[in-house]
Amino acid sequence: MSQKTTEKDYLTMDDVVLDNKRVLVRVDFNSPMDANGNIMDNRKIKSHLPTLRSLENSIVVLMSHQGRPGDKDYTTLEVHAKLATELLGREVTYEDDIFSACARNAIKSLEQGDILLLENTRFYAEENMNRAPEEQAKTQMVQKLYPLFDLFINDAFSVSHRSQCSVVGFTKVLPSVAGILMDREITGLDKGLKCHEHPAVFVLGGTKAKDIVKVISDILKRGDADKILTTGVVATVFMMAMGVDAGEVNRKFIEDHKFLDQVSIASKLLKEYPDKIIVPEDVALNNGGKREEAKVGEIKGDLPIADIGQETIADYSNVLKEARLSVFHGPAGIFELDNFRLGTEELLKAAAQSDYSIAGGGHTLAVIDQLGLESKFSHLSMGGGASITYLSGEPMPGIAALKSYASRSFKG
Ligand SMILES: Nc1ncnc2c1ncn2[C@@H]1O[C@H](COP(=O)(O)OP(=O)(O)O)[C@@H](O)[C@H]1O
Ligand SMILES: O=C(OP(=O)(O)O)[C@H](O)COP(=O)(O)O
Repeated sequence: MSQKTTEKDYLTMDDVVLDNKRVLVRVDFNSPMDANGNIMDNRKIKSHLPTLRSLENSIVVLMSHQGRPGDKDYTTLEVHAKLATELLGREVTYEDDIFSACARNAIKSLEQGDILLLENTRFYAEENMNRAPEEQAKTQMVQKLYPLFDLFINDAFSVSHRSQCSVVGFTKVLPSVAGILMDREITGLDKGLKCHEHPAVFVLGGTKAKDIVKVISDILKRGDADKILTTGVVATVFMMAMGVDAGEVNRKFIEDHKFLDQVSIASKLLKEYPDKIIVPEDVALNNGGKREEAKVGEIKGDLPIADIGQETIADYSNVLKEARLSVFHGPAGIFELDNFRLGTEELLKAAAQSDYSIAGGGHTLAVIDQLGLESKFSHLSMGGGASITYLSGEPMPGIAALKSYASRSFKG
């Protein structure tokens, strides 16, 4: 049923017949939840609407995870089905199981135009193991479900850095294509990565210092970046790597978050790429909620770093003004507090001005939304961890599995 229509090395929804087909779609509805089990941000669900709208003449079953086992937001998808119904304007029914006889009967009874959301895929233990597609294809989840479908669509870019059952397993046993969101993510990120526009400036901050240090190393090894502007907790790690006394409270923060081992890695990177990695000259300290500017090297009073300082904001903005390509990932400070959102706001405004601008990460997208800058960016990625992984050049199992299906089908 596959008919390749583009030069892409994976198939898209344009390459297959969808009408009246029984289609299994992996979406990522994983959303922030409040203590009462309400979805706090509908962005994740909204992001799949183009794909769902294109499937109005198909018989559609959706799979998604929510949270991780043991976490507070590890919960049922019942409310997700209700919200999807509201956002889509068509009923999305919910089945409180994944592949039981009951769930399979519900799938079998669906008619053209119906959409059914199965239960949280991570309620099934084997979903939580990262294994090769061949192994995942043998699981009960895949074996019980795949005979009920004609096609598998992976629209969940943001979880495609995981080799989980519902992400890679079905690609071994069903024709498999990328959904509209998945295709947009790959195309949008590739345009940035492969455009070779220079200067290419990366602004990397937020709290995931370990992941970001690895990304910095990978990006610099590949020679893709002219400047890496460090902000947020990532900047604190690089300051410590330069031998700066960041104060006990900030050192403890890095230790508590298990980032101390990143300091020596950051130190090596600074030696290897002294002109490319830029570390703030000044920071804003949180003095009882008030913003207190301090030069790096003169951090006194043992106050927590909560933003980059004003000189750094000005310097980084100037670098960004010259950039042809900008990639922004992770807030520059604790933007949730009014006094410490200046760095994030100003750098986002500057980054949005470059010829091609990419931003990713849940918190980052929330600030962009608050600032009304959404239309100014060339590409906004729904994936936090996934977009970092993609930008670092690490293989993404979910995408590799689609490519593998495509290459098998072209040969066949
Ligand atoms: N210097 C800092 N100290 C502590 N937290 C910070 C600092 N800078 C940024 N943050 C926090 O980083 C969080 C977001 O980081 P992260 O999850 O990595 O971003 P994203 O969701 O965009 O990937 C925000 O809650 C913000 O308050
Ligand atoms: O929200 C997600 O990732 P993100 O917080 O990195 O953007 C995805 O749903 C992946 O979730 P996971 O990191 O629990 O596998």
